[in-house]
Amino acid sequence: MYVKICGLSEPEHVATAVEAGADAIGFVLTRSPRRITPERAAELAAQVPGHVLTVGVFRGEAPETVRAAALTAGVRAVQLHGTHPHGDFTALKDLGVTLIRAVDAQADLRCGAFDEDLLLVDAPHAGSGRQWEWAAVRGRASGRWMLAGGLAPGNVREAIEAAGPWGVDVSSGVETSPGVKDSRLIEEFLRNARG
Ligand SMILES: O=C(O)c1ccccc1NCC(=O)[C@H](O)[C@H](O)COP(=O)(O)O
Repeated sequence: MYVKICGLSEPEHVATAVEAGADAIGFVLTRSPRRITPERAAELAAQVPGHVLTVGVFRGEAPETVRAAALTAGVRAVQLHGTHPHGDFTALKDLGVTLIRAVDAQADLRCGAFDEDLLLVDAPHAGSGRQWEWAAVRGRASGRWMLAGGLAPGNVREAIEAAGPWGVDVSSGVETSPGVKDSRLIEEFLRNARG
């Protein structure tokens, strides 16, 4: 089970996620209580070993804005939330990073439909911590797709069984308040996600 921990902003929590076996970690570079600057993301990304994917998270920005922030941050993936057209993914192909399309359950759920490398199927409000009907995407989403939206250490197994994803992604569920991560919860989430 591929596991991404999102919305990290402190070196301590980046270290915990890496040591506990996260496959990917996300830095929010768009409007959010978890937003950090691309420069701060670059400092954090520098402590991440090469086998862990560093992801810059965006919502609605133009491709040129995404490109500039991703290059400053030095992330190896960009995650685009919202209704980005296919052309935005095409425009970012030459950046040479992993492209992640993040959508809700109403969208086209075939990974690769917009030439992306990974698909994230999330709640309608990203980063809200709200659960949704995970089982509704079972058999509809295909390829390398991650489930997100209201996941936490206590429900991640149930969510995996309900939706059958290739991977999972979490933010609020490993926090004590919006934007404040908790190392113990990060470790517990990774343990439970892997069963
Ligand atoms: O986390 C945010 O605040 C955020 C804001 C704007 C766009 C995306 C955002 N997060 C993206 C993520 O990958 C979250 O991990 C995902 O939406 C799940 O969030 P949660 O339900 O809080 O676990």
